Amino acid sequence: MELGWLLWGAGVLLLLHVLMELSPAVNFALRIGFYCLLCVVGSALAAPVCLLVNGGRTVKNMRIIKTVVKTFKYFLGVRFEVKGLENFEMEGPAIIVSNHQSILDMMGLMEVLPDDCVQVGKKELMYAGTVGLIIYLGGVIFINRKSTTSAKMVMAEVAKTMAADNVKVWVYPEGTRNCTGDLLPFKKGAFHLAVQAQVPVIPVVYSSFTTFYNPKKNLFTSGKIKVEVLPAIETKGLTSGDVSDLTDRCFRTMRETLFRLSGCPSEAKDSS
Ligand SMILES: CCCCC/C=C\C/C=C\CCCCCCCC(=O)SCCNC(=O)CCNC(=O)[C@H](O)C(C)(C)COP(=O)(O)OP(=O)(O)OC[C@H]1O[C@@H](n2cnc3c(N)ncnc32)[C@H](O)[C@@H]1OP(=O)(O)O
Ligand SMILES: CCCCCCCC/C=C\CCCCCCCC(=O)OC[C@@H](O)COP(=O)(O)O
Repeated sequence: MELGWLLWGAGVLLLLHVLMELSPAVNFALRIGFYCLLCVVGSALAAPVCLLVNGGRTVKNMRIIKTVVKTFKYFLGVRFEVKGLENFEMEGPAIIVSNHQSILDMMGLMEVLPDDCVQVGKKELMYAGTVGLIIYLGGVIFINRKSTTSAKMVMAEVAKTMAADNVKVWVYPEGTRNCTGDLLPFKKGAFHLAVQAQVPVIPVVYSSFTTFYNPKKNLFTSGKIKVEVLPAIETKGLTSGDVSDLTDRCFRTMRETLFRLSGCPSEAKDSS
């Protein structure tokens, strides 16, 4: 009986392997499905640990979440090469901004996440089952992207409290996922927040995933992601009138870094 089950299991695995080899769509679906499964199961395991160790919703849970998510890269064959981590070695609050390519970014986020750092996320993530629960427990700041007024109010509240709470806030200024190898124009929320709280902005750039991950082409293989934490940009003395310039400056610096890390020919910059 047990041998029968073993043979069935081996047969199913062999079939999946053959299908993955033959069909890029099956390969993509299985690999991304496996990542989602890791997220769901990892969250289900981490949530009780967070509750037992830290008692509820707190940024301290991010350490536990980080420990779990940092193992995912070994299952998926994703490698990271990180530079500039010393730029996080500053005391006190800051706004961290980074490019956002995919749900796979959670691995890159946790690879470098400093202590006491929460992310700004769309409120819909709260309802993503166990993943939503773990995101809630990690203290993520939820915003309604469809209502600028409501998102601005949430961010104004964060600006008032982040210094006292001594937290860093991680924002994806593109406001959505974008896996084109370039950046979308930046939304201004992160930069208003930095100016209102008078805290530095630290840009973090991840190289383009397009050589190993591209949902449009059903491409998902193993691959290397280069990450660079850039020097902080001070905002002391800046006012709301400076937000557009600050946004542009970060955008230009991050775009240049993205192309450099991705080994993009210079024509790519000019043609977009
Ligand atoms: C253990 C296993 C675990 C398994 C799971 C693994 C890990 C999970 C655990 C934890 C990690 C969680 C990570 C969650 C990541 C979530 C990622 C996302 O959800 S990205 C999407 C959500 N984020 C954002 O949208 C942030 C970026 N957006 C903005 O900042 C926007 O500006 C906005 C505040 C949302 C407003 O949107 P809008 O489209 O209206 O933007 P504009 O920039 O065009 O602004 C319009 C207008 O308003 C002015 N403005 C904007 N913000 C402010 C402000 N705060 N104060 C004052 N004024 C503001 C802006 O200047 C514009 O005016 P003007 O044109 O005159 O300049
Ligand atoms: C009972 C409900 C069950 C729902 C189950 C959902 C299961 C989801 C399982 C795995 C998903 C892993 C997601 C990891 C977290 C990803 C965070 C993220 O990257 O969100 C995307 C968001 O930044 C921008 O969204 P859009 O690009 O604008 O869209």
